[in-house]
Amino acid sequence: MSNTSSSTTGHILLVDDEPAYQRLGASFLRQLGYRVSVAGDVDEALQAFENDAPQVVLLDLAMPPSMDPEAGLSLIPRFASSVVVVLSGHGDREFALRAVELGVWDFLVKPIDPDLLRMVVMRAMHKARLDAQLRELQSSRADQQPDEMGLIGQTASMQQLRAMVRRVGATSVNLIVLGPTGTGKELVARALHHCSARRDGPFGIIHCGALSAELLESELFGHLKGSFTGAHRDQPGLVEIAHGGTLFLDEVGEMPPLMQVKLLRFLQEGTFMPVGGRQEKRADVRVLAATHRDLDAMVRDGSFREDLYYRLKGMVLRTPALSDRRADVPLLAARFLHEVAPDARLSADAITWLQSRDWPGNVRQLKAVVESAGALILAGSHLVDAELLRFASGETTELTELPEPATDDKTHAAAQGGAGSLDAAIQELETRMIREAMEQSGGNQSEAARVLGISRVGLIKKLGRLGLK
Ligand SMILES: Nc1ncnc2c1ncn2[C@@H]1O[C@H](COP(=O)(O)OP(=O)(O)OP(=O)(O)O)[C@@H](O)[C@H]1O
Repeated sequence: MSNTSSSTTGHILLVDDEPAYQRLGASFLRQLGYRVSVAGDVDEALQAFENDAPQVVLLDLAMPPSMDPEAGLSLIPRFASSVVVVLSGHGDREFALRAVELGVWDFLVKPIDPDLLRMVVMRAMHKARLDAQLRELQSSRADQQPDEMGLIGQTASMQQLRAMVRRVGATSVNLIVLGPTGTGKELVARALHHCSARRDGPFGIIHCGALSAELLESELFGHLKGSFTGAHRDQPGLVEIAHGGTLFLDEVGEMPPLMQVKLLRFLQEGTFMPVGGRQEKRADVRVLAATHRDLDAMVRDGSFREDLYYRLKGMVLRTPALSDRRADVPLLAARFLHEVAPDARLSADAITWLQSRDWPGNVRQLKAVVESAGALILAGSHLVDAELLRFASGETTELTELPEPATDDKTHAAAQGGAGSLDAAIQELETRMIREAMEQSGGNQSEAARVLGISRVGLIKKLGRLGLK
């Protein structure tokens, strides 16, 4: 099981099943001043990673019970927010190459030379710190950039989604948004409305899963006075209210079969009959729908009408699970925190912790945790750290350390001091990170650019702009 000792130089997770190696390796690393957690199998490794948010992971790929290196390989993407160094034996070339493809940073071949271990770990820690600074820099900048669509995210999947929203938003096709719960399907529907020629018209929304068939019909198509007990006056439905605009049917997969027929008719003819009415009415509405359910499977098992599915599905947009776009987590978290606590920021260990989670409730869950942590910041403090997040998420029920006020932090000072000082702080952080990367790479610009995650041309431009040539 994981056990730790304290230090300030960084946290290492050592994943290896050999007890002797665990003992020796951990004690050697602790002597160097690192905090060390030890895990002997996949479950322990995942648990320790979640608990301790290590900056560096030393990972032996062969692990019990199967001792199959595939098990170790499968862990690598889960450790994406840390710097991973693989401990391999001779003859593991194929696995080593696959590990590189999955994003590991370096290798050590067993038996491991202690001097080499010391050097590799030192460099890995350095890289982890640079990565953390870069993430902080990105998230602090993102705080300042409002997005007209409200869809936060810079990963390829989000950029594609935004491009699709712009493109299909302008058309009048009906559309289904598919994706797991909390991934922003409603937000996408609003963005589609915002990008359309109907943007000045109304945006109506109805949650199909929350209402009985009768109520849903009355909500959608309206009712006439006296049509049922309690119908004291004529009431227009959402299709009428949304005339000239967009109607969003959330959780359309939950729509009862009877209502599916009526909705299909409206989509085909543009006409509908209010409950208790005798005269058909007409409304011009663009219909968008969303569901987290597998509509294809529902069509196959007969619980969702095929003809309605194809009517709704002029096009399909998919919102990705947050675990498939972990790189966006710092940006999202920074923005959510900014909304509740404009002066606060996330510490590096907070960002690592946030990125190591799976977020089954996706962005909604991330938002709730960050907002709770933001609300828990003590007066006089401006820092949200991993411990506060653990507490806010319910993972721990006690706060052993209260968040420290961020006294010497320039980014934080900038957050308090307005746009001018923010630029100065960003410039200082950029200068520091670039200097460190150049030092680390021995002056090699391509290598430094790679470490910083920017292009070589971009680095050269920055060197010129910051007077670092
Ligand atoms: N890309 C994003 N950028 C900013 N906020 C987001 C993003 N995705 C989701 N959110 C936020 O997460 C919360 C849930 O989003 P939303 O209701 O749109 O998800 P959903 O997929 O429709 O969920 P459900 O399937 O449960 O109806 C909202 O507060 C929304 O603002």
